[in-house]
Amino acid sequence: MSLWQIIQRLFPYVRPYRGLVIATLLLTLVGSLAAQVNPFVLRYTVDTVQSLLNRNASLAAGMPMLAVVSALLLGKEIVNTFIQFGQKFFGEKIRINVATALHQQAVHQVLSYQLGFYADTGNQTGKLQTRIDRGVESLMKLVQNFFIDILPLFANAVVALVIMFSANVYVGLVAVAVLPAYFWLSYRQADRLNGTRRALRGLREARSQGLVNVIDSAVVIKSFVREDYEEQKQAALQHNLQETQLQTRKLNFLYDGLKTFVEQIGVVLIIILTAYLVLDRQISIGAIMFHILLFNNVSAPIRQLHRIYDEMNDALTYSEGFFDILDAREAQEPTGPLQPQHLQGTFDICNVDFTYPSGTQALHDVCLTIEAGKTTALVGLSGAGKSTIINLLCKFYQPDSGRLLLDGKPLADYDTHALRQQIGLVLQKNHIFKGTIEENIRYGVMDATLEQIQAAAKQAYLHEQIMQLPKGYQSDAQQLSGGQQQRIAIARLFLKNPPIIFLDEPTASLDAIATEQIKNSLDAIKQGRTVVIISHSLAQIVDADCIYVMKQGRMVESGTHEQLYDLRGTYREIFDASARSLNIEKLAKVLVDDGDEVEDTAA
Ligand SMILES: Nc1ncnc2c1ncn2[C@@H]1O[C@H](COP(=O)(O)OP(=O)(O)OP(=O)(O)O)[C@@H](O)[C@H]1O
Repeated sequence: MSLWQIIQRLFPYVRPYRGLVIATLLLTLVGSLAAQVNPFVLRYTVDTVQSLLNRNASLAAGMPMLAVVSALLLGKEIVNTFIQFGQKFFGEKIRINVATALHQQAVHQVLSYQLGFYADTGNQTGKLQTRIDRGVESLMKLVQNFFIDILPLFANAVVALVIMFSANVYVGLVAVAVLPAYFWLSYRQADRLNGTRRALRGLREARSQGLVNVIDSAVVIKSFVREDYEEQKQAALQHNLQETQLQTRKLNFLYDGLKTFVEQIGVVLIIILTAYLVLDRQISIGAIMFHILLFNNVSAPIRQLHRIYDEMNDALTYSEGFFDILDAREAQEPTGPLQPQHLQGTFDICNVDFTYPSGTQALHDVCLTIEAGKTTALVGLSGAGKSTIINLLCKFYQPDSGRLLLDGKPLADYDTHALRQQIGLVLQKNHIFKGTIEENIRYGVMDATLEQIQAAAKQAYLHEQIMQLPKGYQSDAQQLSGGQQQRIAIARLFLKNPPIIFLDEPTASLDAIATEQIKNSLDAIKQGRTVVIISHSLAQIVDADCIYVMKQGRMVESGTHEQLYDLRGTYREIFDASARSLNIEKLAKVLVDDGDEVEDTAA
């Protein structure tokens, strides 16, 4: 991405603040004129003092001159204070507002993308966040540099040069003659340091990330007694950082020294030339200081040039990744025109093939029908493709080929958001947002009353436990146990109350009592709704109206529990293995013995 392209991309974000931009430009102009006051005042002072001395005037004769000079310098400083404040404040205001707009635009875009976008290697959580943060940060450095550094400094330099030339062409030429060497040194400095700031930042991040990992993994580290190993890893990171830091400092000191040397040569040349011109009676003695101060204004921005150049390079590097996020139009979630009002909830899936963006083909020629108002169970070993079917039904992904119909109409034709309003999804591991229990349940219906939230929590058998917490519904939801968090997700489902429900291992992290309670609760909510349930627990699936059995991405059997059991195929294999893993025989014997004992006692 070129600088011009970046400016074009930033333009729409800066446009709303054009008033501020104009004000900043005006202040910059006034500021660059004010910056030249000192040379004029100094020349006037030296020349006046000189003429007073020549005339042998008394000290009192110099007083009016001192009053004028003091008033001028004081007045200039007062004006300068306001100008600098305005320039910095307006510049920052533009920067902060543009940064907010860019960030918000990135969030908006990212939220509108399909799940496949997040799975892309370049977009995984941490990387995406870094790309957005770095992109905005480097673009803002560019805006900040422009309004706070580049513009004022270069305006000063140009005005100072113009004044030098108009005062004396030869002195102006000497000032300009030194500049190429100065520019060249700055360019070399920036070139040799190119990317080191970036490398330094990367190393600093790696170091802090390493520390975060150590803290997060403290239990594992200690249990495996790997403290020394972790310490060495940190030491290696620290060593790399140290080396790069020292190298950077060394280069900076070297080039800064060389630039100061060249600058001083410029000053010396100007002193020699102006002294000669004074002796030749071409200019006044005050012009020596006048030109030296002006030359200082010319060289000041070049001193900053390597930093500006480096930051500009950063913007060129990072803005590309950032604008790629804003431009990933192909990742936008597809939607259709159909606004579902009263969904029956019959899904017809015909000859569906599906491949994840990573290249894994998860479904091969899958066909199944999910009947409205009934419970359909999906069974299969891990990785068989059960969750993938739910992903397709929620329109999180689109199939490669085949037909997906809902109530006889292509799923693709439905408005994606409106469709999802009608679907309740409970996963094996549900996300709990940072916030209170009340806020987390309210996610189901944002304007629900506390009474409705409590009713949902009661249905999810969570209310009693919440009430025992010191802060009740205001407790931090992320502090809850896995099983309690699962029930928050189920409470959200009760609150949302959708006609279609997808349950992907809904009781996986619950204890036996909670599993039974939730099963009863889910049995109640299932009535009259279309339910698809995935579960490795037999209890959850045996009473499903229809069970589909999947194996390695293919649908291999379907029917009721009894039909599939008698078929002696994959379902039977899974069923028998589950029964063995539960040690059903022994459990059954215990239950029978227990039953006998009860009967004996009763007898
Ligand atoms: N987001 C993803 N990106 C790439 N491949 C995926 C993704 N999710 C699942 N897969 C792959 O697709 C295949 C089917 O996975 P799926 O999650 O549908 O299986 P499952 O039957 O639900 O398994 P489990 O019972 O373990 O949840 C697996 O090979 C899996 O590795």
